[in-house]
Amino acid sequence: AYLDCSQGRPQTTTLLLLTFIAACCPIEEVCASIVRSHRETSQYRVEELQALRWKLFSREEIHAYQSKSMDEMWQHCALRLTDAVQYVVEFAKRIPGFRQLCQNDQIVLLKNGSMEVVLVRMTRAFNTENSTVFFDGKFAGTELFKALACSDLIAAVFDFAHSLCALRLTEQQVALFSALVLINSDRPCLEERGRVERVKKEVELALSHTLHRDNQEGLMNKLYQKVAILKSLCSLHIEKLRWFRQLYPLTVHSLFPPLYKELFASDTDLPLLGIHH
Ligand SMILES: O=S(=O)(c1ccc(F)cc1)C1(c2ccc(OCc3ccccc3)cc2)CCCC1
Repeated sequence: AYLDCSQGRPQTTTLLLLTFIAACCPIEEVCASIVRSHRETSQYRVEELQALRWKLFSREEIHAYQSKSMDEMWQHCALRLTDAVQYVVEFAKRIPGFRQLCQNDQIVLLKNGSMEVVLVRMTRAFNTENSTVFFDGKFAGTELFKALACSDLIAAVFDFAHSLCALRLTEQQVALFSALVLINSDRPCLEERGRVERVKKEVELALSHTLHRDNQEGLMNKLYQKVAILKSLCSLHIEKLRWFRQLYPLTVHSLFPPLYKELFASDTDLPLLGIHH
């Protein structure tokens, strides 16, 4: 009788259907598995980063980084970024529903979202009191990155870190926000947008469920505003990379990590992402 809509009682049917769907994969389950995946793939634990937050580079060490050639420092950061991206790939593969997406879409989501998740995760390694970020084992200020000759990108990365830290997200909120950033059904060239949309809805529900439980529903739209800033940051990164590549084509071609090149520097396929079934 419940399923019979002829009596015009859609609200009961909808409620029943929603309950049925929830019963398949209770939202707490989705939350728990994303938070667990985040913890297992976060490269550094928050406790470790907290313990190191006042371990700063000496003037001599900063000078050594500043004296590196531009291509050497770019290569160094590209290496660090590629390390971080590999953990994000592992995180993605453990998000419920991600592995069930077609391979093309998994690659599209990682190509467009991995840098964004790296930047979200970076805020865990950021000390807002002295504007330093965890880099090569200690905490560094913007001046350390001078040799990159892209102070606008660095400043934008630091500003973003400050603005996301200001939201004082819990680890669970960082985990769920990272999953939401990754599972973005608006990415270009998705083949099965509808399926990505369904996975995204699950993640959105998990995040809003957690924010409701934390009594912080207001955070949701603030987080969506951060998504817009992430998008512009990543475009700036790609723009700077194109500029750098014109100056040092050989460095990018033969000295940058292959995964970095495939994710950020070309439209080739991504066999290295290791998401083959
Ligand atoms: O520690 S980092 O090397 C770092 C670099 C610049 C910065 F301002 C703050 C941190 C790292 C990172 C690497 C490359 C990034 O953008 C792309 C980029 C920027 C500049 C040069 C090359 C690539 C952003 C972040 C943070 C997370 C993983 C590594």
